[in-house]
Amino acid sequence: MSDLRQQALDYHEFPVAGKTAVCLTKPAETSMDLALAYSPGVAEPVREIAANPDDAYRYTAKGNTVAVISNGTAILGLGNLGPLASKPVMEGKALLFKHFANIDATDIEVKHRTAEEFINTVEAIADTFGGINLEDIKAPECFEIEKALIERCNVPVFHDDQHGTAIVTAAGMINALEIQGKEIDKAIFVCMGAGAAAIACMTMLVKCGVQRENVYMLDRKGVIHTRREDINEYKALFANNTDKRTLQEVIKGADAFLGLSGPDVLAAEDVALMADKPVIFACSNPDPEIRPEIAHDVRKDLIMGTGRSDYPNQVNNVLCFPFIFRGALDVRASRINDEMKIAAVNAIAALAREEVPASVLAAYPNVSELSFGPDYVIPKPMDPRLLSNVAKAVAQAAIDSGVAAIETLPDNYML
Ligand SMILES: NC(=O)C1=CN([C@@H]2O[C@H](COP(=O)(O)OP(=O)(O)OC[C@H]3O[C@@H](n4cnc5c(N)ncnc54)[C@H](OP(=O)(O)O)[C@@H]3O)[C@@H](O)[C@H]2O)C=CC1
Ligand SMILES: CC(=O)C(=O)O
Ligand SMILES: [Mg+2]
Repeated sequence: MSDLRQQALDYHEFPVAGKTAVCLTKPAETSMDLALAYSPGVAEPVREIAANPDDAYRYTAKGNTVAVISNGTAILGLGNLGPLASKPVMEGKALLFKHFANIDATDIEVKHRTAEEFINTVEAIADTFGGINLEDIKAPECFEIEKALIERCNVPVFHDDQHGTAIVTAAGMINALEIQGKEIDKAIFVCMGAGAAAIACMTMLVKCGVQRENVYMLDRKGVIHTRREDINEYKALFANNTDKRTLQEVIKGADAFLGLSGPDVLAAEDVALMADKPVIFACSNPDPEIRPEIAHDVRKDLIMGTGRSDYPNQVNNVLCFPFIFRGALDVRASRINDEMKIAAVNAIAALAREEVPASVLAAYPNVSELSFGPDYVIPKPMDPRLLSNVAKAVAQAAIDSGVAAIETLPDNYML
């Protein structure tokens, strides 16, 4: 562990500090290059954009950029450590945007007092970018912030911890339940956590067929039930009319456990109480709600996923955000709507059922085989087909649902 700690610190420090830099897409070698790039030539696109703001997509990088914006109030599962401490994660998201979807992402960490101040700050800079990816903003403020920004901004605004996580979780859960022989509308769910990711994941799973009365959601005070008076309006959506109050009471006979809370909150004894052939997605980062080796020790019939790269079944929003933004940017979608989100769920779930190319296996030297089954319910982040399949499905859904400014798929989607 300490070895990984030092390796991670060295990775971030050397050979240059941080993980991203700006690169140029036009020559800047000669005086003529400078006359075009800067004064006097730059005045020409300025005039065009002033006359027609849409020309920003033609003459600037706007259309291929995303701002990754955080206030550091829910950094992974590490908590509220402030905006500056969130910078490595936001740079990390920018790295993933670039590597997986060739999107130029800029990390922005915002210090603010009120939610309104944060909203105003983001609204004021939103037109600079092709899209806004909100990241690691805690509940319940994240809901109010995202809603206001969707209303006020002209570009897609997407809170990744809500919707990216929900899309990937739903895709993996649909596949895992099927492998376990469970019907989604009959499965009993325990969701540990009642914040940004948990509320969005369970909302998406309800759209996919889970029955609301079959969901037991817990926060730090235990089961969220209809007689609790200390819950906000978002938790209230999942208040269960039940006499059960503790994790041990609700986990007994549960088919699926979804962890979006914090480390080590699920014990081996709890796992032993679950129904036959259970599914556990312990998605808290970096440390899951239970370690896979502990869970597998008590249940041989288990399908297990985590948010991490170093175990099978990585249930992590990296499988979604680069590709949903690629699709949205390519057809210049004004928003990321439910149709686009459902298209992403289906594309990710379907990809896990396809044969895995050798190039993907080669990226995982410790894995000898990958085929649809308990250890492979969801595609690997390194799978290049995520880009083509998910972005295309999302772009098509944007066109079909009437939110795309460009109504034909780009040529490269037709290959
Ligand atoms: N794998 C993935 O792709 C993703 C994983 N996550 C993980 O999900 C977790 C939550 O993130 P997010 O929703 O953004 O954060 P929020 O701050 O919005 O929500 C955190 C929630 O977890 C609950 N919680 C925290 N600790 C415990 C505990 N010990 N027992 C019970 N409940 C607890 C909180 O309870 P209360 O309401 O009582 O404070 C709150 O409801 C993080 O660990 C994060 O890493 C998030 C996004 C993506
Ligand atoms: C993966 C991620 O976004 C998180 O853990 O917050
Ligand atoms: Mg996050």
